[in-house]
Amino acid sequence: MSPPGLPSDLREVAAWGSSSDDWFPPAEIRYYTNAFIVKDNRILLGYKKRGLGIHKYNGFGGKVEPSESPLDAAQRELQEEAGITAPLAHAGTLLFVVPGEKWAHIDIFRAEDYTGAITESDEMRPEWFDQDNVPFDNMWESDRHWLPLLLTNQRFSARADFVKEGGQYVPRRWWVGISETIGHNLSQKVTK
Ligand SMILES: CNc1ncnc2c1ncn2[C@@H]1O[C@H](COP(=O)(O)OP(=O)(O)OP(=O)(O)O)[C@@H](O)[C@H]1O
Repeated sequence: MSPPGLPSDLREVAAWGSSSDDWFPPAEIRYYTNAFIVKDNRILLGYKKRGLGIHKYNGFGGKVEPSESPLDAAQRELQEEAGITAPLAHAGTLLFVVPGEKWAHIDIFRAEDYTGAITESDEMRPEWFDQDNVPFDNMWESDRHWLPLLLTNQRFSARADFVKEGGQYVPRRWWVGISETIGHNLSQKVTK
């Protein structure tokens, strides 16, 4: 069964964490984006130089600003952090939950092409990886459970609960499901 916060009509494809360990309780939601370019059997990642997820590889993204849609924000962040534009399509959603923090609702996008010259920014150093050599050991621990779905173009919805210990995020529980019906409301503006 889908965990709280995810659509109920999902089929489980990966789950981890104690079943006696309840999902962390609800909190206010903050919206983020994350965008990946998948081209010629390679994936474009960025090495994060500052902020949340520093020193990890990830897609390009950040907070959705007031009056932006998630797609607007994803396009803006891809341009700001990697210097490119791309025909982004919604790939899935990740709820990142940490007790004592707002829930991060991350809309995840993919594109198979881009325009512009890939450029390093203050925040990210872009780097291509072969699809069968993704640096999962240097990414968020839950990425390895949903990124393969992004690579094979299956829409997913996931939840990952972490705790913050000594300044580090430590995974506690995650769940990943797939659905045909995810993400149909992306042009809606975020109002706060
Ligand atoms: C398990 N947890 C997670 N798994 C995978 N990806 C995660 C994540 N938790 C956050 N992310 C991504 O990390 C970036 C943070 O963005 P972040 O630097 O805070 O935003 P933004 O660029 O707006 O920051 P500034 O305020 O300008 O510094 C953003 O892409 C967001 O999608």
